[in-house]
Amino acid sequence: MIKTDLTGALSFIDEKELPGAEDKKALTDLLDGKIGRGGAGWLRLPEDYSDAVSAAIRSAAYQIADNSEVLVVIGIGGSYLGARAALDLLRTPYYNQIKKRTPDIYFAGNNLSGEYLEQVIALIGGRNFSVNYVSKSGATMEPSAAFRVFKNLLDSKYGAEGARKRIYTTTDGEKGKLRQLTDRKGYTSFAIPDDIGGRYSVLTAVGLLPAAVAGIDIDELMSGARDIMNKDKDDVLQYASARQALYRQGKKIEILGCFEPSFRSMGEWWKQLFGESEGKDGRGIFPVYTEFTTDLHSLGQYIQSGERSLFETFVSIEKTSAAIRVPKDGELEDGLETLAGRELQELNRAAFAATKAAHNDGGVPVIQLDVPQLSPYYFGALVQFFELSCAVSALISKVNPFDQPGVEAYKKNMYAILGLQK
Ligand SMILES: O=P(O)(O)OC[C@H]1O[C@H](O)[C@H](O)[C@@H](O)[C@@H]1O
Repeated sequence: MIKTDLTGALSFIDEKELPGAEDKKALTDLLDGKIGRGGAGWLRLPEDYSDAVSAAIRSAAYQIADNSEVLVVIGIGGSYLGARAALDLLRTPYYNQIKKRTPDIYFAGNNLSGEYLEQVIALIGGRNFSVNYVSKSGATMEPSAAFRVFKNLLDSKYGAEGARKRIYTTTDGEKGKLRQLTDRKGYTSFAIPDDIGGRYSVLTAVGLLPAAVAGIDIDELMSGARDIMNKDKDDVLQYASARQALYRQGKKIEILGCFEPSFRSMGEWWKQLFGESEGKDGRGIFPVYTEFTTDLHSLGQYIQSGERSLFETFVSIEKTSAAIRVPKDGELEDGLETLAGRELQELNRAAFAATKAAHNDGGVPVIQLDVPQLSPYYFGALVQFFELSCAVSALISKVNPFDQPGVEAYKKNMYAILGLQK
C-alpha cells in the first residue's frame, strides 16, 4: 500500500508526538462520523461503489465513445482537477494497454480566458464531440460561461435534440441551477451527493466518468480507495500528524514534489484539497506543488537556501514502465558516455536520492510517501489516502475540513464589477 517514511523529518520533530492522542482522536472521530460536519460523505464512496454504479458510468462512457471523437469536460476546482489528474497520471503508461482508441478529452471552463476556449474549439475542429458539464452548484461563472459556448456549438452542429443527447451533466442530485436545467432538458446526468464537497468528489462520477471515457478501469481504481478504508491507517495518520507537528515548528509551507511529470495534475488536485481544507482563521500550511527534476532548475536555490519555513513531501513512484536507456555516442563530449546503457529511470532515482539528501542537509524536513506504481488501483488509493490525511490534518489544526467560506469574497467583488446579482 502507500507508506509514509518520516526518517527525513524526525530530526525536526519529536517522534513521541507522532501521532499524538489528539491526532488519533481526530481520525477515529472522523471515521466514526462524529465530526463529519456535513461534508464527510466521501468516506462512504468506496463502500457504496457497486456494480450498478460502475455499470451506469461505463454505459455513459460507451455511449460517448460510440458517437464522439472528442469529449469536453467542463468544470473548475474539485469539479475537474481530479479527472485531469487521473488522465494525466494514467493515460501515458496505462494508455498503451488500452486496445481500443478512446476519445480525446479536453478540459474547459477552468478559467475565463477566451484565448484558451478558442484553442479548445480549434482542437476539436470538425470532429464529433460531446460535453460533460460538471458543477455541483451549477452557479460557477467559469464553467457556466464555457457551457454556454459549447452548448451553442452543439445546437448549431446537431440541432436541439442532437445536442441534448450529447450533453452529460454531473451535479447536485436535488438542487441548484444545473440540476434544474438537467431535469428540464432531460440530459443524461449523474448526482454528486449533498454531503460531498467538490474537492472530495473525485471518486464520484465527477472523476469516474471522464476516467471511464479515457479507458481507465474504474473498478480497479475504486478497489484501491476501498483498500485504504479497509486496511490500517497508520500511514495516513503519520502523514497528517507529521504535517501538523512541523507546522507547529514554524514550517508553514509544504512543497509536494514528484519526479514523474505525469503527476503534475495530481499535484494541482492535492493543492486545492489541502489549501481549501486548511487555509482558514489566519492559519494553515500553504501547499505548493513542484515537478522534479524540472523545478530544481527554478526553485532549487530557494528550497536549498531560502527561508527555512518549509518542508517537503516527496511522492516516490517505486516502479515505472519506462525502459529507455542512455544511448552510446562517442562523438558527444557531454560527459555522459560512461552512463551509456543505463536506464533513464536509474538517473531519475539518483536525482531523487541526491535531492532529498541535499534539502534535508539544508534544513528542510522531508516526508516521503512511497507509492508502488502508477496504476488505476494506486490512483484510487492515493486519492483516498490524501482525502483522509487532509481531513485529519485540518481537524488536528481545529478547522472545518469541508467548507470554503473564503472563496466567496472575490466572487462578490467580481459580480459587482460585472453588474451581476450573486
Ligand atoms: O462544482 P462547482 O459548484 O462548480 O464548484 C467548483 C469549485 O468552485 C468553488 O468556488 C470552490 O472553490 C471549489 O471547492 C469548487 O470545487
